[in-house]
Amino acid sequence: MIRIVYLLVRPEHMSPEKFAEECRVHYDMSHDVPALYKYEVRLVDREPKDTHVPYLGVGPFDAVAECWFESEEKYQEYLKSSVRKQWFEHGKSFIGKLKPIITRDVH
Ligand SMILES: C[C@]1(CC(=O)O)C=CC(=O)O1
Repeated sequence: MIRIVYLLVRPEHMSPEKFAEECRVHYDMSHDVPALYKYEVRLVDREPKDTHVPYLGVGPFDAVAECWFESEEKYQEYLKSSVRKQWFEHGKSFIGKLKPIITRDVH
């Protein structure tokens, strides 16, 4: 499984409430995106700094999202999809900054 994690920052001009509303819209739209096995988006509730190892001072972030793809072929199908391109256009309307992190399984 290919999983891409995203750190999202809302646009400076957008309220947290509006950002949350757009995240819900984005999640609903994700169900129509071909070859996207699963999509999740979660709002950041808080970012504690009292870590037991040295703290990584990045952010703040407003949401964390993740996409799952069953294979590289499915990921390529997703990238080619016009529905996915429309979905990304909605993303442009409510995501101020984005950091994608492509992950792989430990095992
Ligand atoms: C997968 C994607 C696509 C986009 O930028 O709208 C990236 C982050 C997110 O929440 O959705």
